[in-house]
Amino acid sequence: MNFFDKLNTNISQNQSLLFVGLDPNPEMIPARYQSSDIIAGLENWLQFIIAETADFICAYKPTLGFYEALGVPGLELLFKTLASIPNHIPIILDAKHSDLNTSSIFARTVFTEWRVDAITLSPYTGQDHVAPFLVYPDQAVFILCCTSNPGAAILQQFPHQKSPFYLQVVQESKTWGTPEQLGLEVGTTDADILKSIRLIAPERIIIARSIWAEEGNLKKILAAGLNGNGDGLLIPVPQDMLGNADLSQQIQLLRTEINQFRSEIIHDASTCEVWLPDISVKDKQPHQDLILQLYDIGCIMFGEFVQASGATFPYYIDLRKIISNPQVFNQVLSAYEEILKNLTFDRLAGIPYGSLPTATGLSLRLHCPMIFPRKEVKAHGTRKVIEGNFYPGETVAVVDDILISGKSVMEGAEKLRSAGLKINDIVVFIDHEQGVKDRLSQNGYCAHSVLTISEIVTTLHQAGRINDAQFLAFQES
Ligand SMILES: O=c1ccn([C@@H]2O[C@H](COP(=O)(O)O)[C@@H](O)[C@H]2O)c(=O)[nH]1
Repeated sequence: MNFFDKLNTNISQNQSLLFVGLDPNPEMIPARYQSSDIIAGLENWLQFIIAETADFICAYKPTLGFYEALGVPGLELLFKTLASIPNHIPIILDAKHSDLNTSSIFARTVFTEWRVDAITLSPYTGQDHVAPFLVYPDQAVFILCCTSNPGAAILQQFPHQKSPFYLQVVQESKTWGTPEQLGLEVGTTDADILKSIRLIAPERIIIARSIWAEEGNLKKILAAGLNGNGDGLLIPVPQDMLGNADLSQQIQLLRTEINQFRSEIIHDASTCEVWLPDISVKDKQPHQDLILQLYDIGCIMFGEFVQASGATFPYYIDLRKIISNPQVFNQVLSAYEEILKNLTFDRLAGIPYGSLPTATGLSLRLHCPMIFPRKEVKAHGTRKVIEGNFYPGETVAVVDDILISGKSVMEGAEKLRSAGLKINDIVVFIDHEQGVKDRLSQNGYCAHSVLTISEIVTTLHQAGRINDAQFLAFQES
């Protein structure tokens, strides 16, 4: 299970957004665990914390620096601590790693040997530093955006409070990884700072830090940092609570307080809208809006992706994810509908597997029966090549997700033709624009697309979702 799913499973199973720092800090060790063997005392304390909290929190966050500071016995303590965390609870290693030279080897060590689920990173060395951590699809990173350290304000607020550097970090790091793989770490007592970050990163998980430095602040912090679904924000258990003998009772009280506020937020949310794209509503452009939303939910990724043909592209489109975002899915269906309403056909066909949900949605919307050609024919049962009922001679409009070479859609369409169906039109969401529409036309198909890949990349670049290097890589491809 990947980090994101593991975290969400724990949030809902334990009904908790709380996480616990597992830090062997000799200065904070409760008197009852102090002993002449400092490591043994710290270990007993950490074991107590895990036993008391595992059912009431969503993640653990050991801070690497505390273990390193204890030398070799400290690292041994780290491994014992990691081993005693129940497998289903995600571990976020708080490393604030920032060294480009060691990023690949460190990523391999922490993710494959130590088997932590996520790590905190400093953004200063940029995307090159973060990329080696993102090649592990089941693990995640949290980018440090701002801290509450007073001395850091001069850097974080630069050049001025209206457009501070920490917001630049948020904007930039959003282009590095999907919301499932890249979250943000925000240390602040100032709800306005958290609010400004949530505004431009509505889809990201935020680890809140330092929120307890000011008393009576919890509601303001929750109001500023929770997303419209009442989650997306991980709250630290206060450090001084971890020394208390009745830790589990205290955590449960805190959890209840947080959950009460969360349910108010969920109750107040009158629509299923998850977030609004950050472009002007005055000049609303549905396609551009949709592109930004697709990017923000991780359907459009940048990096090096090998295609079925063996070619490497600087992007990958995964439209299969839209089914988990009804609001976006609905808009995608509307965009297909705009094209289909001008075409003539008796049935719709989806190309498996990616386009089956879309074709089903369109079939229900347009009140038009649906069929689909099987990808592989079963050796048992009816051994049908085409699922659903149809009459030879009928006209079928084919629906698919993305045209790269056109191979998969043509294979599907040929199966339909072999069964005596007429295929004139193929409607896809994205055209990769390498002359494939012409190739389809030579085979007697008229291809229509909602978006072209260059339209997508240009929109993302203009909206600051991808940087110049990513834009250039696409243009040179
Ligand atoms: O970014 C991508 C690229 C490919 N796919 C999958 O491949 C087919 C289209 O490839 P053809 O070469 O045109 O057969 C598409 O239907 C997807 O299944 C993708 O999802 N994203």
